[in-house]
Amino acid sequence: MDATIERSTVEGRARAPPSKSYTHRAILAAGYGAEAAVRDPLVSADTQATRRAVEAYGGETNLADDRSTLEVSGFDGLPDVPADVIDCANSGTTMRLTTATAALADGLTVLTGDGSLRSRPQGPLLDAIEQLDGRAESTRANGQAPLVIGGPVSGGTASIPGDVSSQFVTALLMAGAVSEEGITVDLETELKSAPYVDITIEVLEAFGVEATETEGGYHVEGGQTYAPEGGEYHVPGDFSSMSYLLAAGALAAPDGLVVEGAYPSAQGDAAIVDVLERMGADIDWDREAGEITVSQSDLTGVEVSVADTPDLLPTIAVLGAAADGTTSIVDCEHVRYKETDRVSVMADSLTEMGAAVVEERDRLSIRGAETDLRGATLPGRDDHRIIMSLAVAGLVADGETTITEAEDVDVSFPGFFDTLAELGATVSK
Ligand SMILES: O=C(O)C1=C[C@@H](OP(=O)(O)O)[C@@H](O)[C@H](O)C1
Ligand SMILES: C=C(OP(=O)(O)O)C(=O)O
Repeated sequence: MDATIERSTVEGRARAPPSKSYTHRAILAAGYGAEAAVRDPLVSADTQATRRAVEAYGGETNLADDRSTLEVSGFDGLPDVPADVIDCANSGTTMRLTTATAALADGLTVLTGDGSLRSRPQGPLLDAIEQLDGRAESTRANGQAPLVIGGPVSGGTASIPGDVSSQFVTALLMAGAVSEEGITVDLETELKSAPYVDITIEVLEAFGVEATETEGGYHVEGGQTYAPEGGEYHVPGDFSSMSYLLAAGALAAPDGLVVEGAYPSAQGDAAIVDVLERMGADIDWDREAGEITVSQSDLTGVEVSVADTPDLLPTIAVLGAAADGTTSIVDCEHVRYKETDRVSVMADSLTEMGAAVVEERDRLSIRGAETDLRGATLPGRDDHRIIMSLAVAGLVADGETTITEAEDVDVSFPGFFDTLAELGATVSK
């Protein structure tokens, strides 16, 4: 599917979808337990992959007709050996989190995914499982999927680098809670994407499981039981998804735009509000009402670290391309290990639209176009965040912006183009 966006304005109210990160964790936490209802789950390609994995390990899941609740009967701490290969599709979270589940099973599990996922790093997690006396192999011996994992591990201490993916820590903590001895994670380097581990600890707590930060990393006791209070867990709204709507408002909503469902949580990506404020946007977050109001503003370039918030890079790059002066996005090397190398893809795409971009390993500098950005035909590269951020750039570009392979927004924000159109943007697909 191609999506074409014309220069247009937006206005009104929109609700971002439920959080992808919280939904993955809630489905898997319910899987580790006996029985739980996940309320307001994100139903998207990535979270469906986690649902499939829970089923492969012996759980059962049932999505209500109105999609408001996912009922999960879990495998209760003891995953089955899957009857087939687990296809994690495009979802790094699914692959990392359920690789650690595989290490608890008494037998072998094979995990694979699409071409993008099979090119992403898994090596540090495989090493960690080996340190815990499990079997963990990359079939091509290159630290990438397909993976073959064998257990059962009973727990222990594993040491991993912190600058590749925080999902390795999340994976070990979630599995460690139902292991015999518990798991201690020692970090060899400073943790990137740290707020995602805070999200994990928050979800675990809601399921009655305790995991703690230590001086050198994290620790979770074994023998714990996943059971949310009242048997149910509510997923909050997704700030990474909100970032596209807020950016659209700051660039193209002369009469303002309200984003609903924006309640405070552990999500680091709520930092988009602060970034927009620093760039000079007229933005206000009513935390009690869960509403963020933003209007079109003249933006100025700023320096932003995305050490904690890698998924905001495409959004901030687009804002920088439409702002006066230079926006420098720093601490971004780990953003190269996503569905695509997003540092490089955003550099290429925004250059194509007329911005002046300098790409370095750990920094992306964007000088806003002297004149307006120009529309272009850009490959979506099967990367949901690239597609959504470029669609927002299209709102303020001269002429038409066409994004190819745009159906991949299904990974995290299935209704994205409909939402843009409902807000008044001229979108055709
Ligand atoms: O745990 C999670 O839910 C996520 C962690 C982050 O990845 P890394 O920890 O690999 O940076 C983030 O980019 C991803 O979209 C979701
Ligand atoms: C990188 C992402 O997710 P994952 O790691 O789960 O593929 C993302 O959603 O931007």
